Amino acid sequence: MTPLAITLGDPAGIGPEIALKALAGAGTQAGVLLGQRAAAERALTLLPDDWILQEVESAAEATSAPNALRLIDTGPSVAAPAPYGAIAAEAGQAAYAAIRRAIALAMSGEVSGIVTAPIHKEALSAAGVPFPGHTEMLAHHAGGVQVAMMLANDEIRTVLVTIHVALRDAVALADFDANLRAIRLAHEGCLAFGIAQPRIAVAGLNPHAGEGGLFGREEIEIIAPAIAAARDEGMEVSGPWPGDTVFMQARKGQFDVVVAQYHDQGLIPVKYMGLEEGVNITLGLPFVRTSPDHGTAFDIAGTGKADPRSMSLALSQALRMAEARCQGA
Ligand SMILES: NC(=O)c1ccc[n+]([C@@H]2O[C@H](COP(=O)([O-])OP(=O)(O)OC[C@H]3O[C@@H](n4cnc5c(N)ncnc54)[C@H](O)[C@@H]3O)[C@@H](O)[C@H]2O)c1
Ligand SMILES: N[C@H](C(=O)O)[C@H](O)COP(=O)(O)O
Repeated sequence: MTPLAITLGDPAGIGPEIALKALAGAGTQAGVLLGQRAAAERALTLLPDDWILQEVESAAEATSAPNALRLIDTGPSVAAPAPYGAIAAEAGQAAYAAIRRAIALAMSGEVSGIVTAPIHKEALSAAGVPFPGHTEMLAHHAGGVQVAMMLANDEIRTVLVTIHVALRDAVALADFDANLRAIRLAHEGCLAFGIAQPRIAVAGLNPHAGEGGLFGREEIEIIAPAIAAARDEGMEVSGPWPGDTVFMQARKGQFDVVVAQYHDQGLIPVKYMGLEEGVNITLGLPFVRTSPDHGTAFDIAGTGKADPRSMSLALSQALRMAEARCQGA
């Protein structure tokens, strides 16, 4: 079995802890950890059972013992990792180094996909990394492909038209092309989940989807034409639906996926239903990538209280998607 690459995320957050916990829970063959050795060693002390780290040079190297978690040390080499709970450029640098290595391994087929523990965007920025989050850096390093962020739990899925931008910029960026792109990627994403004819709902931007133009014209001038274009391509798309009720309809089973115009419109419904139940999936990449639906949780980092369930779901989702890709290839 080709393992997954599991990046440790920001060493100052809960990423290393949940990465180790999730791999221990899934079985050591499922993946290989990528990150700073000192951060992994510190996280190991938070695990309840008797796990050890086994440093390996490549993902193909076998585990040496049933309780060994494989680690590729992606540096930088330090005497002690960045302190828990604080933004640090060195932590952003370590997080980025692991992700870069994971992308290289995924592109060369040495790993079957990537599962990423959370990074802190301000630490990443302090390290001089020119991307706001994983999604944008993965798209860039995978060759400038068009991607979309999907968050999913057992009851709803959402795909974002715009991601990590200021809300006032999102309004301008949620144009015809961005809407059509998100609809297409939502359609492909659902097909990959085994939904034969995905029912896609597109949320409006304005209150009550613009109320016939009374509260804004984006629905009439931008979103409806993008929906019409997607329908012409054969997709089953409806909307624009009011953003405040469309997720309720999706949860009742009326839609397979909701295309949301901006970050919080799409992510609040998923996260509100429980951080431990959601998974973040990047659509459009040439390899599988999943992540938990929560962040670095600096407030509890180092306490051993981090809940690994979303990370574990991300891991099992990635295993399923990698297997499906393998069978489809
Ligand atoms: N996948 C990712 O890389 C990812 C995802 C979301 C946010 N982030 C980043 O994380 C940083 C912090 O974000 P935030 O504070 O808005 O959200 P957060 O998700 O880190 O924390 C929100 C609240 O949820 C709690 N929480 C989160 N995950 C938990 C877990 N596994 N177990 C127990 N409690 C948990 C935290 O303690 C906190 O109270 C930001 O830089 C953000 O951009 C990264
Ligand atoms: N927007 C995501 C969320 O709130 O869950 C998160 O910031 C992670 O994004 P990346 O996967 O692009 O790092």
